[in-house]
Amino acid sequence: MTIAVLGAGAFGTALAVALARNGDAVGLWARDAGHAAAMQATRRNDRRLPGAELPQNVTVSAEIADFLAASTILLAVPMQRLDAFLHDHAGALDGRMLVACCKGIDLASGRGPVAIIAAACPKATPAILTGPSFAADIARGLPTALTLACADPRAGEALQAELSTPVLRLYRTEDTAGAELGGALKNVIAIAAGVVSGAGLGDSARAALMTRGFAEMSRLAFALGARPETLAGLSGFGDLVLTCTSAQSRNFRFGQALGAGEPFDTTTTVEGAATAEAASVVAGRMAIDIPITRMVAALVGGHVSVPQAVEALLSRPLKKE
Ligand SMILES: NC(=O)C1=CN([C@@H]2O[C@H](COP(=O)(O)OP(=O)(O)OC[C@H]3O[C@@H](n4cnc5c(N)ncnc54)[C@H](O)[C@@H]3O)[C@@H](O)[C@H]2O)C=CC1
Ligand SMILES: O=C(CO)COP(=O)(O)O
Repeated sequence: MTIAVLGAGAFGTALAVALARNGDAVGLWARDAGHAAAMQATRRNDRRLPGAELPQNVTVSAEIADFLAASTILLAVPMQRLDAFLHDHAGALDGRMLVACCKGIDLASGRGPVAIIAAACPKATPAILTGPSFAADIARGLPTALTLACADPRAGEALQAELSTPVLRLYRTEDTAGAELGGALKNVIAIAAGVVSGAGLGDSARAALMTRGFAEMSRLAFALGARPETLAGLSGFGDLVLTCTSAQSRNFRFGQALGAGEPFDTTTTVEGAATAEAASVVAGRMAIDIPITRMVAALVGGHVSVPQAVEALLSRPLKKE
């Protein structure tokens, strides 16, 4: 086995399917033994990615030890679970090529996935795979382009070659901060875009929100060392556009429910919710103004109502663009 995907959610499963179609022997780890057994038997992941067939060269298991021979390991667990997951399995994972496939900022530490990996597994080579891509699209084999960020240029080139397929195009950068911050912060703006949609504020308001959202994403990311071209690329602007304009996005749909005052399934992964709060804390420490993100955090925390949030954003002092 050359590639192991740890985490059998929608994204991990879709990546396993895409890489297996490319001819690689792929291992897919699920934390729940029953779920792993069901996937191995049905050759589908009905729980997280219904409709996608697992190619025969995908091996599913709940035993992490089954995947230790893999040369590349993709980490597709939710952001707020990544730190604990790595600490639980550091013995098996340290020293390996570890590619984060999650988007967000860890609430407890204020760190992104690459720094979380570096702290938990200091001998590993960390990288991140991020960008505009719905799991269902990847699993269907639709054309997709992503950013692969790795500070080590040779490792980055090797990963780009290994993880690209004819329909999954990876663009490479050494700017891990830019790639992970773009992916993390766009989910927060997508929640806000969903609120605009759910509250019936119109497409013009959404365009304004996305543009000002991109401005504050950039402000925070640059202060944390990101490069402008990364923010303007697939992992930043590209994913912002996708997530703010598609009802396939869970962050967008969560925002729509908030905006419309409707309930939302609490078991759904909505990375932007915790990241809004984490980003607000990080930005607050650095005295960086990210008003939309702070308002999303306040809305998610139940500290303001939608009309109050809209009023607060619209009554900010007029300033230069
Ligand atoms: N679904 C999508 O279209 C895309 C998702 N992503 C990112 O992928 C990451 C994972 O999201 P999805 O796969 O969509 O989530 P999901 O909700 O489909 O699945 C989450 C998976 O994580 C597992 N999990 C939960 N807690 C865990 C723990 N403590 N240890 C190990 N595994 C645990 C669950 O069992 C489940 O299989 C997120 O950061 C998301 O932003 C990125 C691009 C596309
Ligand atoms: O990150 C994604 C698309 O690039 C998936 O978005 P959601 O997590 O909002 O569904």
